[in-house]
Amino acid sequence: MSKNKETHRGTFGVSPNFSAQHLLINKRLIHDLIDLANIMPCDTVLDIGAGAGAITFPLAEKAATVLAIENDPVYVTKLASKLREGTNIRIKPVDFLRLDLPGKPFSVVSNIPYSITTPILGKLLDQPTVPLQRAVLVIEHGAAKRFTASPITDPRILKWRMWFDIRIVCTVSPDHFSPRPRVNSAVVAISRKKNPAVPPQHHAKFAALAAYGLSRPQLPFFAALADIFSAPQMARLVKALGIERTQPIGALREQQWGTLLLAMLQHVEPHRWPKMPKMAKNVTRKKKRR
Ligand SMILES: C[S@@+](CC[C@H](N)C(=O)[O-])C[C@H]1O[C@@H](n2cnc3c(N)ncnc32)[C@H](O)[C@@H]1O
Repeated sequence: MSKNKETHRGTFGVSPNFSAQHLLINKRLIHDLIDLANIMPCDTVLDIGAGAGAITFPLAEKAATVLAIENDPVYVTKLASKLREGTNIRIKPVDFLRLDLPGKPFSVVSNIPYSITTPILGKLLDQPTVPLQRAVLVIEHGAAKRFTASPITDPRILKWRMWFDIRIVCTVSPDHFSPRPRVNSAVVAISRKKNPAVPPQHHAKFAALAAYGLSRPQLPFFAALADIFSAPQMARLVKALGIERTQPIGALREQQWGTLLLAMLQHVEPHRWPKMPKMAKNVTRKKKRR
């Protein structure tokens, strides 16, 4: 295999275990992933890190078009050699993080490269205006737990979960891959919320509020937001949210965060709205945790 993972290892500082190409070898599991994604004959589906096509080819039997994204030239050649005339598979021989995502609704079914899990999720979920509908992903189990934990104290993950439901479907043993990874994996299902608490066009304002509010998740609610809401506004908010004013702000649920943002947009003068802090901007862009 080519050494393209060296780049990720260098840039992201991940352990070699996460840069290996662990191919799925359990056909039953692959079919379960595709079933879970509920692919329709009109769907465009992305396979991020297509490898030799273990997911790509069965996926192509269900979808209108499959974009097989793979940046290892060896696998690209392998994939291309398997394509038949009239295929609905389009090979994209690029780094997924540099790919222009489709402008029309699409889904994803993938066993992704673990070394860039957070950047991949970020590309798919940071902007709710990206027309992702559903994703079924195999990812490292620890990352899956982090993305689905409650309460949510990471502002970026909170933002993802304002517009998308993320759940762990099952744990996947290392036995289902070749070579075996040293960690457990998980199947994660992501679906766009039908009725998000905040309209997608407010996502930047929400990101700023979440970064501000969660800069110290243990802070009591009233103290964390004292610079935004006046005392009477705070009293009304606490009532509307059904919480104690001393509750840590990090314990709020997605729906409550939605109420909070809408109250701010409606009742607080814009000059008191939090701006995206420079640090948080950098963290959002540069944090390369799995
Ligand atoms: C875990 S393997 C999965 C392969 C295949 N989907 C399977 O399940 O057998 C991840 C694949 O992602 C590819 N990959 C790694 N980084 C990538 C990137 N930035 N963009 C596109 N593909 C990448 C690797 O070359 C590898 O083939």
